[in-house]
Amino acid sequence: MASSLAATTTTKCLHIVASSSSISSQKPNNFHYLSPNRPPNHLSFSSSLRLRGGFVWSGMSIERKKKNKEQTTAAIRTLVGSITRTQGLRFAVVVARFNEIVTKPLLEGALDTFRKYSVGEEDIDVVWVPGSFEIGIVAQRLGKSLKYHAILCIGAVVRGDTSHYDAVANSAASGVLSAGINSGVPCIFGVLTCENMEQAINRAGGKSGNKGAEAALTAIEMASLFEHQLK
Ligand SMILES: Nc1c(NC[C@H](O)[C@H](O)[C@H](O)CO)[nH]c(=O)[nH]c1=O
Ligand SMILES: CC(=O)[C@@H](O)COP(=O)(O)O
Repeated sequence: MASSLAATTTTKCLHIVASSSSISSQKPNNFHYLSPNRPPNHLSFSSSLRLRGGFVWSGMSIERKKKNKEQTTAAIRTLVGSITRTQGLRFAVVVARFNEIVTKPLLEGALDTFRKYSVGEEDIDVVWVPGSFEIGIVAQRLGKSLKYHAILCIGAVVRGDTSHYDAVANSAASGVLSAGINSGVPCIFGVLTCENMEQAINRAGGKSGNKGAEAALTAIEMASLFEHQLK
């Protein structure tokens, strides 16, 4: 018996020893297969063994593989949110006023995207907060209200001269993550964290696009996934 194979001594087990040709190659050698009608007496194996003659050892019994080689397998289901099924989906947008020169165009980009994908104006609420640090708690409150299918969070954290940037950026990210997990409503992280103002402006409708618009699309897909696929 190959010592490398973990084996436990129990009263109801089958001692399977099969030659290397009788089991799939990844198992150790020098096993010799006993007929299934010779009840086990002292060893068991934690993993299943494919045996000669179409038998499969599955831990406590040997099943004869079906003669039909085409094993039927259930079709794999794929669930994905739709960005074209927005009828009736409601959104809240939490936007930080700090660095408004950046967050306002981010918000406009998001609202443009909602319009482009036929989200009704009556299905969007915009909530302003002082800074990105305050986004999380407001997102969680909105999520728990169960009035919205997704909460889009928008802010712009730009590094200054001190380490305050790290505190605000990290708190904003963990706040939005916690809000989603605690409320069960998708909370989308559309908060820029930039080394300087140029980087931020480039991502609020400049040469790097509009991250608010991108985050709005994520909000639509997640709202649809939860509403249409995961209910
Ligand atoms: N420096 C930035 C801030 N700072 C303000 C905080 O977000 C928060 O409002 C304050 O600490 C009071 O709790 N906020 C940003 O959104 N972006 C920044 O760059
Ligand atoms: C992200 C911030 O809090 C930062 O803008 C504040 O600037 P400073 O670090 O120079 O006080």
